[in-house]
Amino acid sequence: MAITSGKVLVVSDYDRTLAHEKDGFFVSEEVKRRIQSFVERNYFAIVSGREKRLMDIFAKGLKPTAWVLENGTLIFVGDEEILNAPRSWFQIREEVTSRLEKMGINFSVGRVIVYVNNRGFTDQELSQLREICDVEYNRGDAMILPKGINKASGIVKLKEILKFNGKTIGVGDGENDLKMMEVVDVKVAVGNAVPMIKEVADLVLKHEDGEGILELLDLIDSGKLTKKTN
Ligand SMILES: O=C(O)COP(=O)(O)O
Repeated sequence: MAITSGKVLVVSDYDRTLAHEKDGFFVSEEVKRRIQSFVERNYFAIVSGREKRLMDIFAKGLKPTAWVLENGTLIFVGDEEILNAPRSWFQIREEVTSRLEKMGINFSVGRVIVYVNNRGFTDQELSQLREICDVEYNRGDAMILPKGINKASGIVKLKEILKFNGKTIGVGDGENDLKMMEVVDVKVAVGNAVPMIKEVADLVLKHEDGEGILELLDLIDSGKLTKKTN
């Protein structure tokens, strides 16, 4: 199936997909320009575990169609900010942070989710946490989320907000992009993606990080993006 007709929605991960670690996770000016020209004819959303305050620094000036941040829990479209989590989460989060404190685990709190960086959990810690929340990994860092909320539910919510029924193309590199791949029509892995993402992908890009995004947008614009149809 060639993706040729109608507007498409690209949902792209940020770290190690749009932006490279070697650039300190800043998006290149070339990638910014390419996305800005793409959104004149299509939709492009950045779907990341990161917080908006950090995106405002690392992707300064970039104006995608939407941001789906904190791993799907907060959506920004224009000036509108939409919480994609139940209000009851904030009370549950108090219990999450108190359990983390008792476990002696360092954490930081975003607007909605809780981050635990560079530290694995024991099976016992994980099962205690999973009684009340979801835990997702991204290359050794963990994100603590309201149950059932992740990049997939963020994308489903975004499509409702945009009233978008066309083809969705997902591109990513890491473990927390796996759920996102369940709700897109075409799954794309950047060249530097972890094996689990490459395994489910319809297309593995030749290039890594931002260069991979340039490659993908060129394929879409030239009508050459094809999906495995076995
Ligand atoms: O660093 C993070 O919080 C994760 O970011 P990512 O989802 O864009 O890979």
